[in-house]
Amino acid sequence: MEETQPVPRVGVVLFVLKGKSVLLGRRRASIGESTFALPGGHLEFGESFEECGARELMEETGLEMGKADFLTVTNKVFLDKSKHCHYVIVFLRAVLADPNQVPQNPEPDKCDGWDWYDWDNLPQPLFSTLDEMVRSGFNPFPAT
Ligand SMILES: CC(C)CCOP(=O)(O)OP(=O)(O)O
Ligand SMILES: [Mg+2]
Ligand SMILES: [Mg+2]
Ligand SMILES: [Mg+2]
Repeated sequence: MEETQPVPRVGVVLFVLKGKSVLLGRRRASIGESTFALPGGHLEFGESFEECGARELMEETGLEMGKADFLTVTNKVFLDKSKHCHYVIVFLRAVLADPNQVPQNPEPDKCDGWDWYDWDNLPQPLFSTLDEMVRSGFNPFPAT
């Protein structure tokens, strides 16, 4: 029987920045298990990128997203698990509605917890797509 190829899916992830730090959490999910990743997830039917980002941020961290703007997009096939998958990932830069809000971890089955990490001293290992962006010199911070 012909193996059916998985359908490409869309993810929306957020660079939530605080000074020179970025919000990262260590994943427990199937893709990128145990790597440090940005908050975000699957685009759901009818959502804008911003609506998806705000929903996923709230679901995953309890944080309320404020203004967000588009940064970049990647297109990647993940072969690191027996379950191959293909994602178009949209990267937004977002600020918090309340910069003093503290991230929670309402999905402990998917993430070890969230913290702020200095962009110049990121934890390892990073989620593969983020790692490739960092190595290529990508800068998520607004031009000063
Ligand atoms: C980032 C990319 C793999 C898209 C899927 O992200 P995710 O596994 O965090 O998805 P959910 O947050 O929607 O469960
Ligand atoms: Mg999610
Ligand atoms: Mg997610
Ligand atoms: Mg989701």
